[in-house]
This record gives sequence, structure tokens and C-alpha cells, in this order.
Amino acid sequence: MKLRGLYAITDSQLLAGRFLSHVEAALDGGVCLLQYRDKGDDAARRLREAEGLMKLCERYGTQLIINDDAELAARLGVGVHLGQTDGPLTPARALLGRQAIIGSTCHANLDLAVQAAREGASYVAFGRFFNSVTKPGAPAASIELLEQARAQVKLPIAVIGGITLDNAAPLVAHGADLLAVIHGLFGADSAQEVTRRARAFNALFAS
Ligand SMILES: Cc1ncc(COP(=O)(O)OP(=O)(O)O)c(N)n1
Ligand SMILES: Cc1nc(C(=O)O)sc1CCOP(=O)(O)O
Ligand SMILES: [Mg+2]
Repeated sequence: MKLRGLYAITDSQLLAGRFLSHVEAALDGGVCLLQYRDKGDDAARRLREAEGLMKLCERYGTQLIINDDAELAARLGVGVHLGQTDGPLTPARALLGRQAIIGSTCHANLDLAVQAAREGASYVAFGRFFNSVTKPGAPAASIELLEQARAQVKLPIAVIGGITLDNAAPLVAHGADLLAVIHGLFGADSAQEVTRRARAFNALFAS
């Protein structure tokens, strides 16, 4: 499966009261990967929500990724995204199998990406590229770093952090494969606007 296009990431606060409707609107507009990102510790709610997303993803032919939690990903038979403090990649790969999509946060560090590739990551993620409402304290990354990564890393590259329709085009032009977006997608007031934004993000990959 080609990893290229919009990578939509959920946010439980931002999507409160409109969780499935906004996610379905995004899927309707086209989503390559959907990440369930919930930083809460209510395991029953997390399982219920992830199962709900899995059903939606199956309907739209989208791959579901669980943030942080390889055990939950294994339980659902889906992929996982791991940050530098979320546990090592090698056991996650052993747990989830060869086919699973496993992503790795590399901040602005090429060495981390080379290591992630060696340990079996499916894609590497760099960020944050712009000011992020969701995660203002994330370390900053630059277009120059993205260019270097494109030249050195053979895996698909996800970019993240403050990405909107107004600032995404240069990231694609400099080698990003996946635009990972929370607020710039789900911050929309209506489901129709979420769908429009999803289509517009994907259109950036058309040429
Ligand atoms: C696609 C993508 N890239 C980066 C992250 C950030 O992961 P992490 O550093 O583990 O931070 P949290 O998201 O867990 O707060 C991500 N989730 N997805
Ligand atoms: C979860 C996350 N990780 C980041 C990183 O740089 O690693 S930035 C970020 C937040 C992404 O949300 P938004 O699109 O609203 O800025
Ligand atoms: Mg994490």
C-alpha cells in the first residue's frame, strides 16, 4: 500500500461531541492513514472509540493507526505510531507482524530516522514544522531538514505540526509523503468543511 496523502489524526478534546461525524467527513474526503490519538487513561473508552474508528476505516478502505499503544494496536490488528518515549520499535514489529504499519517520531533528527528504518519502521515522522495549537512545545523542524531526510531516508516521510491548507504545499514540494494534521483538518466548524479540507490536502499530491 502506498503511503502518500493526508494522514488525519484525532484529538479527543477538539472532536468532543462530533467525533465520528467529523472523522467520517474526513474519510469521505480521502484519508490515507487515520491515527487514533487519545492521551487519556480510560482503557475501556479508548477500546470502544478505536473499535468505532476501525469500523469506519473498513468502510472507507483506510488504514487505522493507534498512537502510543502497541498492545491496543495488536488487539485490533492495526498499526501503531510510536514516539521516542513510547517503547522500542523492534518488539512492536514482532508483536504486530511484518505487514503492520509502524510509524516513528524523529523530531528534527536524521539519526533517529536512520535508526527507525533499521528497526523496522514503515514511515518516519518529522516535526513540528509550524506553530501547533495542539502541541505548542514540540521541537521545531525545518524545510532544510526535510530536504536532507528526503535525500537520505528511503521510507515514506510524514510531516506534522501546525500544518494547514495555507502552509502545506512547500512540504509536499520538498518531499513529504504524508501530511499529518489535527487542527488544520478537524478544527473546521462543519462536517462539510472537514470533507472539503481533506480533498484539498490530497489535491496537493496530484501533480
Ligand atoms: C504522524 C505522527 N507524528 C508524530 C507524532 C508525535 O508522536 P509523539 O512524539 O509520541 O507524541 P504524542 O503524539 O504521543 O503526543 C504523532 N503522534 N504522529
Ligand atoms: C502530535 C504532534 N506531534 C508533533 C511533533 O512535532 O512531533 S506536533 C503534534 C501536533 C499536531 O497537531 P496540529 O496539526 O494541530 O498542529
Ligand atoms: Mg507518543
